[in-house]
Amino acid sequence: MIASNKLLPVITIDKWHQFNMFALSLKLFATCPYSLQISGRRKHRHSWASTAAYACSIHSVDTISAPAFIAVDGPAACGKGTLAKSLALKFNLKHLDTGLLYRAIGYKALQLSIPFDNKEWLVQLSSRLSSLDLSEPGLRSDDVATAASKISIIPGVREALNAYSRQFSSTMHPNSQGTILDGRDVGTVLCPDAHVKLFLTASAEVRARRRLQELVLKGMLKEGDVDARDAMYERVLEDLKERDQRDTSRSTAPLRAAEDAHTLDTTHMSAVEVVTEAERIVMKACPWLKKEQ
Ligand SMILES: Nc1ncnc2c1ncn2[C@@H]1O[C@H](COP(=O)(O)OP(=O)(O)O)[C@@H](O)[C@H]1O
Ligand SMILES: Nc1ccn([C@@H]2O[C@H](COP(=O)(O)OP(=O)(O)O)[C@@H](O)[C@H]2O)c(=O)n1
Repeated sequence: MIASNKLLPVITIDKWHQFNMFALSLKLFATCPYSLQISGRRKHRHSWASTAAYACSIHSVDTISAPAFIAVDGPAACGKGTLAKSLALKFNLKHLDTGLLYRAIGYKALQLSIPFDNKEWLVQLSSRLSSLDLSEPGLRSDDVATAASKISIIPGVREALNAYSRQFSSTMHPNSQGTILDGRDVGTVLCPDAHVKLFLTASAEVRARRRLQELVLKGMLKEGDVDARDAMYERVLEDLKERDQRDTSRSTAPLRAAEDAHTLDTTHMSAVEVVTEAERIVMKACPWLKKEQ
């Protein structure tokens, strides 16, 4: 589980303020929603007056950065990645598509002809995952998605990949206001105390059409070739349904909405409408976040 300070965002201050700040923080708690965390970096003792001035300045001048954590989950092609990337840009959040981690291991398993039931090897591969593995161009194919889904049922693989996600989330990025992860179990397992949990859905038919349109845009399918299009649609739809079934029925971290998630059915929503609604939810839950654009 990734720790996020749900109730009170944290700011870090000097250890030497400890005594003064204890009393002062009681005062601040009454007027501002930020908690104070003590750390040791500076070596000077500060007077009550300077401490109060410092505290007033951080209270009134908007210099507090509060790490927000946003979880986006849902089935294949519901629009998780599109939404997460857009929110990451808007609020300057670090973004990780956790599906890519599973795809990277699925891809390696296919390349190295490792059977999907060889748990030992797959767990080893997972514990050695590096960020370079995530830029492999072949990760987006449907075969790799199916492989990812098959290896994702192995608890040891999930543990190793969760460790990667936690490491990503705890790494500081300059000016970042927090983290957004998208996947299947972010709100339920990886960060059950995320500030905002968004669960996207859409009918399987609409999701299959979205994937088909991607293939047209990539030049892998001709728009006018109706027969090829229909045959591909049926295949994509079948793959999606099969993957949904596997992802929702596995015993470890199955795909499901967290009880406190905001569910958005995107079947009849444009990508812009989804972002607008999600942004409203985020701003309500994390009013301290500043919009970058
Ligand atoms: N609300 C939407 N309406 C129509 N198309 C969408 C919507 N959201 C995303 N898309 C498109 O659907 C495809 C799948 O979206 P993506 O964000 O990759 O889904 P996921 O990350 O859930 O697999 C992409 O081509 C994307 O541009
Ligand atoms: N947090 C996650 C993310 C992905 N996965 C698995 O990885 C597969 C590929 O995930 P993905 O997010 O890249 O798939 P799409 O939604 O992009 O089609 C999923 O079908 C899941 O089986 C998972 O189990 N847990």
